[in-house]
Amino acid sequence: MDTGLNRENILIEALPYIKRFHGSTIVIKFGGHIVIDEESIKNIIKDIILLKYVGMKPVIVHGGGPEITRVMNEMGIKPKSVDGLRITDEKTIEIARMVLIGNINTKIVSKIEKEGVKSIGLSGKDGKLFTARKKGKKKVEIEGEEKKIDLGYVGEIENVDPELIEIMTERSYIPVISPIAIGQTGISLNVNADSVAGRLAHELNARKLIMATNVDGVLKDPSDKSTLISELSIKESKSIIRDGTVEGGMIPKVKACINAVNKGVKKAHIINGEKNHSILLEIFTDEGIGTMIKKN
Ligand SMILES: Nc1ncnc2c1ncn2[C@@H]1O[C@H](COP(=O)(O)OP(=O)(O)O)[C@@H](O)[C@H]1O
Ligand SMILES: CC(=O)N[C@@H](CCC(=O)OP(=O)(O)O)C(=O)O
Repeated sequence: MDTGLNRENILIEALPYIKRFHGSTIVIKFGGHIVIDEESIKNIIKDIILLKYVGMKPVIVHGGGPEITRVMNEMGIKPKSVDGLRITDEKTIEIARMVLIGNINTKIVSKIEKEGVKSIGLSGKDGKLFTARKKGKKKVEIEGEEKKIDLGYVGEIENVDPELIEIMTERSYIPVISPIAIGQTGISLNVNADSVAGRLAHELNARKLIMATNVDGVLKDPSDKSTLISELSIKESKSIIRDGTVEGGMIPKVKACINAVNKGVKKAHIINGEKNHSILLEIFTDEGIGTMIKKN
């Protein structure tokens, strides 16, 4: 148990970070496993509200991959993905919209509001927050043969207009953003939530990007928890994608961190959002947790 002195030390250790980050925008991405776990989401929202009260401007981007997959299975549609990106046909984009905007987003917003803080739910389609173009075909190797696969209604962010978010954070709202973008003809496009978080962090000149997921960070060996890599440069991050150390959903996450840091976000972190108060530990303690990605 903490003695009184330990508690004092914790507060004193937090002070320089509170000063440093006062007024800063912090983009936090909730992974799809976190958003369906009541306990994790409750804890993480408490942390974010504390950030707000000490003067930071948190912006939330959420995923929802596992829930989209569950609904697809229920409807008899076989989920498929390439390098962490879901192949999205006409029915799937409807499911993605329903799950992400209709369900997950509204739930997060109402949980924040319940804590007495103003929040607003947005997607790329609101105020043209972010537009996207259809992603080109992806090269994949199937049984030794290279094939090109059309991902369907999957978008790649083209343009971001951060004004709406800036107005909202100035007025003390916590914006909660779904990764559905608007395409050229007004169609909806499914964008990976990590890419949305990375791009918004850059466009909002965020001080930090935090990816809250269901593992402790990037692992050298994904089956062994003790192999956490606590720090990565951009060069090292690129090399662990190339050599296959990271797979599946971790690929867009590391890529989004690389892009954000390349564009001026000082630090990006991949942390375990299932652990109690992981965001506070990351921001307010000297050691931090998870994997930190920075320029050099
Ligand atoms: N090297 C790695 N280190 C950690 N996790 C990895 C690695 N390679 C692949 N993964 C997988 O990536 C997953 C996280 O991505 P994803 O499931 O998309 O999370 P989220 O829903 O939070 O975005 C982990 O649960 C793990 O299975
Ligand atoms: C194109 C694409 O893959 N879109 C994602 C959007 C949700 C997401 O990114 O959720 P996670 O954070 O749980 O991964 C999907 O359909 O699953």
